[in-house]
Amino acid sequence: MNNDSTNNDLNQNNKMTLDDLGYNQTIDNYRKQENLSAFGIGRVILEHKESYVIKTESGEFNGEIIGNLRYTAKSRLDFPAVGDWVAVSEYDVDKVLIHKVLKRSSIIKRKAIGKYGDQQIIATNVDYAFIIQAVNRDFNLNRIERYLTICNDSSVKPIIVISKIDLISEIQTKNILDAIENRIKNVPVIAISNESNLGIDLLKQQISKGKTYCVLGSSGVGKSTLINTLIGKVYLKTGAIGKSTDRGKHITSQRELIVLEDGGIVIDTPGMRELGMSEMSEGLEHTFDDITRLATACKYKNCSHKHEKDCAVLKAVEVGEIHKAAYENYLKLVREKEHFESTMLEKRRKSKQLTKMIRANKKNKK
Ligand SMILES: Nc1nc2c(ncn2[C@@H]2O[C@H](COP(=O)(O)OP(=O)(O)OP(=O)(O)O)[C@@H](O)[C@H]2O)c(=O)[nH]1
Ligand SMILES: [Zn+2]
Repeated sequence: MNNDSTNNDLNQNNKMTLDDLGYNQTIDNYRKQENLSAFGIGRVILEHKESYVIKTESGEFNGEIIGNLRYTAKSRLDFPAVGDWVAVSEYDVDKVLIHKVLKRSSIIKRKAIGKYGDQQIIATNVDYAFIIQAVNRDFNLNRIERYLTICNDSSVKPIIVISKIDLISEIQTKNILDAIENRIKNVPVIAISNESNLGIDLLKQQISKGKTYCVLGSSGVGKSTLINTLIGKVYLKTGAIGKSTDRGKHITSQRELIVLEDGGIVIDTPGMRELGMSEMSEGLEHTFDDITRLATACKYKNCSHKHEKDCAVLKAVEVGEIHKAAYENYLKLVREKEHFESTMLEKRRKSKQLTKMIRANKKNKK
């Protein structure tokens, strides 16, 4: 949607303080440490194919990264992402140059799709993630553990949200909540419906001013609808950015980072079909902390927990102390992580070889 009333609302919302955007002491310290006080500062609220929308105290701007930032970037991870704080200078009425991405307090990432050994950022500087699954079709405990691993790897605090409970009976909802509780400990779970508003107040209570919340989940689980429910009006709509060809003026109604009236900051993400593991040792250790704890009692330090004698994990699975399904999911995620790490190493090795070859070539020519 891109009608006039939406745009007016947006423009009225343009003026904000840095605190409204989630600025805090940690960011301020990073800014000083990196000697960036002379620059302006803003937060990336939208990213689309290397074009950015930056929100600063004076409004919203199209952001363009300076050449130096582009050339010194070692990988995709060094480019700005939604949630980032960036050092900027004003360049035009509605344009800023991005000089530097400030150190991130957290990075939610996954394995890049279709690229070997690459990672992709979902959002940065996130405090909490709502992991959303709908009760119909989408509900899957293994996938919840996958999302948890991704959150735990970046010390983003997860909150599991079961959506569309208007589609099932109360008893069915209870069964789902029981199944989660039975397998996943120490993570808050909220059941909601955007349709009947069930659970929405409970969810709102989890949101505090100045904190950043990322909404994660497969396509169609109701992420954008939930954000609209939280805002209380239709705000988010799908549709490409940059509809207008007038480059200076294409700030559109689609945005990914939204500041709620009550002060929470929400980041919407596109629905994710693939959620591949990258380097995520910490995330796995944390998500499967039962296994991690038991593993210290295995006979071998490098126990794979698959066939070893005196494996404490295997024993726990046998006696039902650890869920077989959780154990199997754990092994699968570890396999994925290891595969990612080996492709990453391979990629680095190849690029080193290439550099050597080029150098040798230059020498020969001389
Ligand atoms: N019955 C029911 N339908 C809902 C609920 N919330 C959302 N929907 C519907 O589910 C569909 C998908 O909702 P979206 O909010 O677009 O889902 P999304 O997760 O943002 O999807 P992507 O943008 O593709 O990632 C829409 O047709 C919504 O109307 C709910 O609580 N109950
Ligand atoms: Zn073991």
